[in-house]
Amino acid sequence: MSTMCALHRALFTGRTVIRSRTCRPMMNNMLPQLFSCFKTANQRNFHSLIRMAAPLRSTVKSITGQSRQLLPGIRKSATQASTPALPAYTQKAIGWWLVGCSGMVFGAVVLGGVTRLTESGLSMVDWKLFKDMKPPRSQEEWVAEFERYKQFPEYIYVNKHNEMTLSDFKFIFYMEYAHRMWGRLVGITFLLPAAYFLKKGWVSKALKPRLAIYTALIGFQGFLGWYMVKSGLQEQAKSTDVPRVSQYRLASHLGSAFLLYSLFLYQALGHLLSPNKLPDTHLKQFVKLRGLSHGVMATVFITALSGAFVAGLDAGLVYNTWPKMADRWIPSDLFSYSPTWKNIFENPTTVQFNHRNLAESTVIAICGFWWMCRKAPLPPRARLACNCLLGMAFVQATLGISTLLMYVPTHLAATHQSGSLVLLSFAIWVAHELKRMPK
Ligand code: HEM
Repeated sequence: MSTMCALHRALFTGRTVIRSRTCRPMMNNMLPQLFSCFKTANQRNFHSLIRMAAPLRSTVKSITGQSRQLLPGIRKSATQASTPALPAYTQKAIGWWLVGCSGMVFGAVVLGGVTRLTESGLSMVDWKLFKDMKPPRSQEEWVAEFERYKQFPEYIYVNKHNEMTLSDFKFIFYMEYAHRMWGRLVGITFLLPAAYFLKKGWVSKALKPRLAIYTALIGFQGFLGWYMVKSGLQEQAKSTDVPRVSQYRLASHLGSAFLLYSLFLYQALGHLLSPNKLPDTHLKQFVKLRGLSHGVMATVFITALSGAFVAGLDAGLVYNTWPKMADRWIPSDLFSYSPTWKNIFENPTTVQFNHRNLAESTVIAICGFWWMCRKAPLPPRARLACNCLLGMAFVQATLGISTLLMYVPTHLAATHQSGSLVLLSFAIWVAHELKRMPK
């Protein structure tokens, strides 16, 4: 038995050990005392060691209160215990900051959706990190900006015929401007506190490389946004086509935002939620549920990506009936494009068909998962997360069907888009609650 292990046993008798983040710093502070305790007890007499460590144990209990959780099994290694301790409040601060970052990404997704739905996304015809930050201010500047917009396909093929006025242009410009500025704000909300926390030494060793990944993802997100807009500013294959951004790029932009959101949220929950107290007796069942919760998370993510293709191709307008597509379960033009694989990403009928079927399968999978969870002795918080997931799956499907039946009105489509993030959040929460299950 390693020295650390013996010390742990001394402090927390039997098979129970305190593993929460709150306790670790205190454990480390008390190590010198524990070592002397250990020496006095002369290693062989383990029971007297336990006796001597008892006062320390009650100190830990009184400091941490009842909030920390007890987990079965001693899993903490000597190396883990010897890493420098971070006070609990620093981890809470980091947790809330990450919640804030995920909230900002959520806001960016909603704003991006509304920008697309109001057909405002192609109003700013270039991209400069700093110059973009000031909108036109004088009448001359607005006129010049409008003249520049008039050179691009969206005006030439659509808005010219709609007799767009300068004030119409100002509306779509401000929508896109707000989305771009929000994107910059996400960067600032992440980077400034990150620099502060790093300087203060509050960031754990494990979190440091993740912060680097988040930074890269935020930058990549901005790049993808511009790359997507660029595709809508080019001439379309046929001059009669309505100018729109590439559905591939839209799906990448949305997918990368969803990924960033998920990473922030998962990490935040890790910092804020204390581990669950779980029964030791249903080990296999919990491991299985944990695996399934990841499956549910992935299914929701893939369904959302398929939704981005529907949005990118305006495929929500091709068949506006449910459950059948027109009067058929399988529409006749499902594979009308050649080669066949193109239908999956480019044929609006197939894209809508896939999204419907993926969404319905996701709802069924969530129902099955919920049923399995119902039979397991889950702690109350994990059960609440499961119930929320199930409820939201039905809300989201209802929103999707209503969006379809009502020919994609902006408010419903935007709510459906936000709903997908809420559903994903519940899936992440469930997976997080099950994370603490013993393997
Ligand atoms: C698990 C359930 C579902 C999820 C996670 C989901 C997710 C999404 C996402 C992320 C979008 C893209 C929104 C955008 O970028 O603006 C979308 C679009 C869409 N979804 Fe769903 N969806 C689900 C269920 C459904 C169902 C059941 C239907 C209808 C049968 C449906 C119909 C649509 C339509 C018509 C659009 C296009 C809206 C637009 O053009 O903005 N969805 N969905």
